[in-house]
Amino acid sequence: MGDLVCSAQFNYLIDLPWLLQQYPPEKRKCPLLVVHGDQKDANIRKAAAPYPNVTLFKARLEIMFGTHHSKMMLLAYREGLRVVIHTANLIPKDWDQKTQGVWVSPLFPAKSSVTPSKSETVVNGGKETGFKQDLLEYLKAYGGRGLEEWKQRISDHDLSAARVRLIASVPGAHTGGEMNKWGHLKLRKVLSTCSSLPCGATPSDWPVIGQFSSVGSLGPAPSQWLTSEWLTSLSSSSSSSASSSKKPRTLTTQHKMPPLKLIFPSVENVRTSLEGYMAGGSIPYAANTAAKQPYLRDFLHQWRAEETGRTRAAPHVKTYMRVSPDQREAAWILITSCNLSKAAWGALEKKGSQLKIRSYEIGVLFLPSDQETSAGHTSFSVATMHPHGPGAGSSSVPGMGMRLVTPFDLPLTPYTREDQPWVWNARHMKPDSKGNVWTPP
Ligand SMILES: O=C(O)c1cnc2c(S(=O)(=O)O)cccc2c1O
Repeated sequence: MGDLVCSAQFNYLIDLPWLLQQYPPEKRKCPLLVVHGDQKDANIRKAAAPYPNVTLFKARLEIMFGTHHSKMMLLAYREGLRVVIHTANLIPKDWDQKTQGVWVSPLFPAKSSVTPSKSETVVNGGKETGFKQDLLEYLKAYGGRGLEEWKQRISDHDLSAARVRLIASVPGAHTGGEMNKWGHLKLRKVLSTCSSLPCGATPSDWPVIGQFSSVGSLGPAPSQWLTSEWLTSLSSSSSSSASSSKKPRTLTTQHKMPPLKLIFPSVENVRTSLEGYMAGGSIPYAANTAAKQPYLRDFLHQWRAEETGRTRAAPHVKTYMRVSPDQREAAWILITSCNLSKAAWGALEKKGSQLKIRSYEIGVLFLPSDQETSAGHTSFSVATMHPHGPGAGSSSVPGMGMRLVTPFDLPLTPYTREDQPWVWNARHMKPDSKGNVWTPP
């Protein structure tokens, strides 16, 4: 992977001694910047005291209920720079028996090592995904001066080999030009300009799938946010916006909504997981929140991953994607820290004039048109459980381009009539895979 010089770790839950142990022994004294959101930072400051090479940066969280959810590594090697965007906390149990998601960038060369005449956009002939400028914009949003060194280091490297788009959230009441830079409006902007469904496809027949490990308060009816503002963004595409080009493009343009399918662990999925009910300690859906939105259950599907042998590895990954009616193709897939909450994705306020985001989040969007192997294609072929048929297990479907293995099985498995969504502050008395019951205080 390279000869590490220094690194930065952005995260939520951080076990510092454990983290340092994960670096090769000869690299444990390299400069390490830890970006966290612990406003009462006495604990992490005490933890960092024995390590002179560790610098802490406390992210500002000025809006109530916001958290620093973003999980990212910036790794500076002698040979270049690597960016890792993922979903795991920096604590042992997140890396032991759970299902997580990670994007590891190519090794980005220092600009001085690329012939100066070539501008970044033409290196590798790939279309610019704006990854570098979006990453710099994200770091700039933290404010203060503690990230200057890393902003400079990123500026000094050529990131044009990044074949993903950055979808991030930063806390704030974003208005005007800032609105489309963050959260679900950034995703809406990217999808409506850069993502198209295969020609002939009917957008309202292509479901949106959301998979996550926690849920916020979404309002008393799905039409308040979930199937209106949020689904409008996730079901955007240049094909759908083209159809509505006749109407003035406003933030609240409502095209006909496609089906929405959500994946969230049932009590039974948690009970039978490798960790048993303990897995539920990282699936913090509160019973009182769930009780306010019983409608959510109608959208829910079980966590199932027989294809990858991970059905019992409880999900902490968060993925969102747009699939064809037969679920054999995907128009895009997003791996992100965002759970299903307004705090993470943002909620429009003041008649749609501002987008209120409470937390820091970061994720990467994969578009077929950005991938070399499927540049000419408008969809990924999805390796699925479908028996027979071209997508089942084969390398890639002829004429479809890059093959996508999703973290969960397609087609999806609905909840049974008895299934209930996991909530972490209610009693669950049927013994779990370890013979334990769950009786929170
Ligand atoms: O990965 C994250 O970003 C994240 C965030 N929050 C968590 C909470 S809680 O803050 O909601 O109480 C409780 C347990 C696990 C959590 C977690 O894994």
